[in-house]
Amino acid sequence: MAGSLTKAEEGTAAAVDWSDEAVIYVNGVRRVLPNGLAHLTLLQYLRDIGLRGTKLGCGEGGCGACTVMISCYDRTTKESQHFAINACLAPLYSFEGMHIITIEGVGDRQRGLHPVQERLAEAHGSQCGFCTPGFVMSMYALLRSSKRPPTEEQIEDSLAGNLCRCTGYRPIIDAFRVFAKTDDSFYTGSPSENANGQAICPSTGKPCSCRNETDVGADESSLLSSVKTYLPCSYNEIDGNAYSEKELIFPPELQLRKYMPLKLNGFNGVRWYRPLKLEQLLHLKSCYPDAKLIIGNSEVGVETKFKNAQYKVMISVTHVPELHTLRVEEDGLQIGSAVRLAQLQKFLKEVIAERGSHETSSCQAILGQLKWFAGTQVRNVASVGGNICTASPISDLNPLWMATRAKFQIIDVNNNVRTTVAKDFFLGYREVDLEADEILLSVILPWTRPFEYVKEFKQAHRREDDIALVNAGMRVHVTEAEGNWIVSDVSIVYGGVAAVPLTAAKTEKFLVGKKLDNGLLDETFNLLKEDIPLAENAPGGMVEFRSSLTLSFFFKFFLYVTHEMNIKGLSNERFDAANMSAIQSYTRPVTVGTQDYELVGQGSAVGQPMVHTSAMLQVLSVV
Ligand SMILES: NC(=O)C1=CN([C@@H]2O[C@H](COP(=O)(O)OP(=O)(O)OC[C@H]3O[C@@H](n4cnc5c(N)ncnc54)[C@H](O)[C@@H]3O)[C@@H](O)[C@H]2O)C=CC1
Ligand SMILES: O=c1[nH]c(=O)c2[nH]c(=O)[nH]c2[nH]1
Repeated sequence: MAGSLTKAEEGTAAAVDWSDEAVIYVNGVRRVLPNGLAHLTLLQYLRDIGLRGTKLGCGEGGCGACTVMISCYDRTTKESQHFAINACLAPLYSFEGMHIITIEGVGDRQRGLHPVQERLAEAHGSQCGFCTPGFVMSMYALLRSSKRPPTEEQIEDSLAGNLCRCTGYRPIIDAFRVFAKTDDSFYTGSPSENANGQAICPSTGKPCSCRNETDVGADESSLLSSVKTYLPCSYNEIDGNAYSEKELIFPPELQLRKYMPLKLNGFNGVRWYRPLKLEQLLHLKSCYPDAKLIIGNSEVGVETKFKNAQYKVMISVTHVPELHTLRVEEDGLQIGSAVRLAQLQKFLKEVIAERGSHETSSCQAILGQLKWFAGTQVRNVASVGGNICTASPISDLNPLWMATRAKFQIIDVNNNVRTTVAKDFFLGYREVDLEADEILLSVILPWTRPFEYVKEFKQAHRREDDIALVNAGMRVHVTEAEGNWIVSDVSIVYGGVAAVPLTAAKTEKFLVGKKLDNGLLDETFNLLKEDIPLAENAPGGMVEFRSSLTLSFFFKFFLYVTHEMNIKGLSNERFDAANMSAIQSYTRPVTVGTQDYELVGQGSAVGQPMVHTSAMLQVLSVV
């Protein structure tokens, strides 16, 4: 039972020498974390030590006001890695051995503004200033983690987890667009000019005066003049280990620091463990069957903060190598349960680039779905296993694991491994096929076969950083029989429509053995309505709309598959051209917005695009 074991008992089988020495660096300053803080989030700690630039907004990882940058050292590649996270959900001890950079570490009154801060202020990208440090930190983390200048699309993606409720996104995105290296002039101090000698704005590409010193009040211009001493641009300096003169470096002590298994305490008897080996983890799980495994804490943090959940024993599995497998195997991919979603995205991109496209249809669907999964800060911490084991009815990935014939490997405290198909894993509302003495070890994602097609679907109130109203994963395999290409195997799984992801079993059965043609559609829609019933009072409401989504997702899938088959000459099904836009993946063009100012040369400030007095303070987050 939790709490009843002695140190000796915990250590016996795994012979663990648990340490309680936790060291982090915050903005270049070494800090030894006292024992007893296991109940604290990183945000609470930062604010307690006086770093109040990082804000508490929603408290559930949804708004980005608490964004900070974490740096850790990868001993394999010998490079430091940087990523933005939400400090509001991050358990403090998770970052032992890492460097945390907050808004105060990016720029300050002594060193001046960082170019990211400078741009935001100059481009009128702050109004009340509350979300501002979060935007700065997301952009800063992107630049620090990019070896090449990011694209405009990457910049916008990196901001998807940051909400602004008063300034408006147009000036914020305009401010940061220059980091996409569309125009060097901003950094070289010599603005480009058009044929008439008018200065061209680097963000809008139109004549303007945004670089005129006269736009900036006297106080601000002195602050800005210190900015000009920065080297041209931080991204030029970035290669993972090299930084510009004024950037905080990764602390050499942490490069050399040996990770220790940790055992720390918190308020009210909370215990926090960080095992370094699978055997240590399994032993802890045998001592404490009710212990919560923690990776990103993006679900557990919400449960403890907003749902009064209390977990006495927490086991952080971020440092257990066996749970971090990312391997290409003969039959498919092996993905460790503690792999973070951002890592999975990167890995899938590499696999898709290297393998034949017919093998990676599932990989492409999962990658496509991850684009719309929460925001960057969440994907940087949330894990594959955390999402599976939470078994949220709106999980974006669980319908896809089911549809792609993925298997889950489960290990018990005696080291026995069993494998179950994803389709059988979800038993009820947030209930999965895991005993108290078991944990999820990894996911096995099979390659797709020739003529096997997989597609992902998600509809939410808005595209980015939102939970699904309905989502789905669909897969079909067609094979040739007597000159016809018929469905030999099909999976249609919907999320957001019931307590667990729902398989459209009757529809699947109906489709097997059929040739995919228009004539099937009416009957398929009727069966889908039976398979996926949404009662009038179904949780989540909007039942008519959600019901119609289940049909329209299938229609899109049908169009997609038959179109692919047409290209390969396997089908000659014809469709109304007006419907074909439905098979194009949604790609949002980069945001373009302009604001024209009439420059009135009457010596008056009225009508001029002046930087407001608080802008410099807001981008430093000292207000
Ligand atoms: N707060 C937010 O804005 C968002 C939260 N989420 C949620 O966050 C989760 C993402 O994962 P994390 O943050 O890493 O989860 P987490 O660290 O909060 O853990 C989630 C649950 O999964 C269990 N778990 C994790 N790995 C396990 C394993 N290997 N074996 C058995 N149980 C395991 C944990 O004990 C816990 O019950 C998703 O479930 C999703 O529902 C997703 C998107 C946004
Ligand atoms: O699978 C998920 N996708 C999300 O985009 C999301 N957002 C959230 O809060 N939980 C989840 N779960």
